[in-house]
Amino acid sequence: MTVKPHVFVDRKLPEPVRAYLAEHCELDIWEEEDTVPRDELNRRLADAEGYMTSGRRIDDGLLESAPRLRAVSTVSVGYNHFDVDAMKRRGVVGTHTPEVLDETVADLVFALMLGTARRVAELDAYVRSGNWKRGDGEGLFGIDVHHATLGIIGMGRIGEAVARRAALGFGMKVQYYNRSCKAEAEQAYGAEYKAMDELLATSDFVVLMTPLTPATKGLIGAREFGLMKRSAIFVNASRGATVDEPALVNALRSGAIRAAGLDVFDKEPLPGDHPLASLPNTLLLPHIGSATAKTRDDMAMLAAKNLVAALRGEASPYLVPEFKS
Ligand SMILES: NC(=O)C1=CN([C@@H]2O[C@H](COP(=O)(O)OP(=O)(O)OC[C@H]3O[C@@H](n4cnc5c(N)ncnc54)[C@H](O)[C@@H]3O)[C@@H](O)[C@H]2O)C=CC1
Ligand SMILES: O=C(O)C(=O)CO
Repeated sequence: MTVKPHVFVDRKLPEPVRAYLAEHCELDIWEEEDTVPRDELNRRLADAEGYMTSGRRIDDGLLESAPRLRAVSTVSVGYNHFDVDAMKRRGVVGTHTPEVLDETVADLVFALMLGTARRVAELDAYVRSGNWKRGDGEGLFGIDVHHATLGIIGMGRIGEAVARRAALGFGMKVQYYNRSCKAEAEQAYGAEYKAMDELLATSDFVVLMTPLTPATKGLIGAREFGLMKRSAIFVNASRGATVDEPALVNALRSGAIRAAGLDVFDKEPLPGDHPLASLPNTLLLPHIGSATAKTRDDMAMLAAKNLVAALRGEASPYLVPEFKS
């Protein structure tokens, strides 16, 4: 009889995912709503060979308390919480969940674009407050999304799903900046590659969709906001740290850009007294890009399968790129 690997999961699972893992592993799940405290995590990882998490930082400190660990599966496509070098030094591999969430996150990016352009949250508050007493004067006007120019920084899987909606659904002109040219997106959506400064200066909407890496940390700051049109709307659904947040606050306050739609922040949860929360020209969401019930279930199942495959040493397309030989 083969011994099942011991696996720890740090949040509740949909039943089919729990059943799948229970069939293949000795399963230990943190069932509380609150994040598992660090000392409890250390205790639970002491014997674990596999760990499934949604964003816990995996670094030397954590790995120290998990001497038997062989694989970490994150229920996310972003894996900036992995210290890849530390994991490699200890022979721990990492997996993630690309693809299953692309369309859902692209929908949310569009919600941020439409919501900021047409001031949806602000005007909802206006109606609820009972202040809607006169006609729809120009004080309530927004700007058009359809046929505007969209600049996508980070034309990867999600960026392309945004580009498809923009070009085919909204008749937008799509331009992009990326590490490499995307010939297929150029053909399919008429997307044009631009140098970043040119993209910033000529886009009505700038959408940031890169991973967080040393190269993208603070990618958009005061200089970049200064290059954008004063009428531009900035949308970030990548990671908060890709943007210099104080510079974003200044740009929104000074009118250097029109508005921002944000799903991600440097510090999450965003404190209620953060300057971004006091501005009328921001639309703020609690990092819910992939958060539909179906997509989150699909991500959890994929992460579970990734973990089992990694513990078996199987080659998997869902190993994060740095662990592929
Ligand atoms: N808000 C949310 O809930 C979600 C956020 N995300 C974030 O979105 C990111 C992107 O996801 P995918 O599209 O699946 O990744 P991807 O790897 O398919 O695409 C990222 C693109 O960014 C480009 N890129 C990387 N570094 C760059 C740089 N320095 N300059 C210009 N381009 C650069 C790459 O060439 C690639 O085309 C994730 O890493 C994650 O951080 C992903 C899912 C949900
Ligand atoms: O997948 C990710 O990277 C997220 O941010 C949440 O889905």
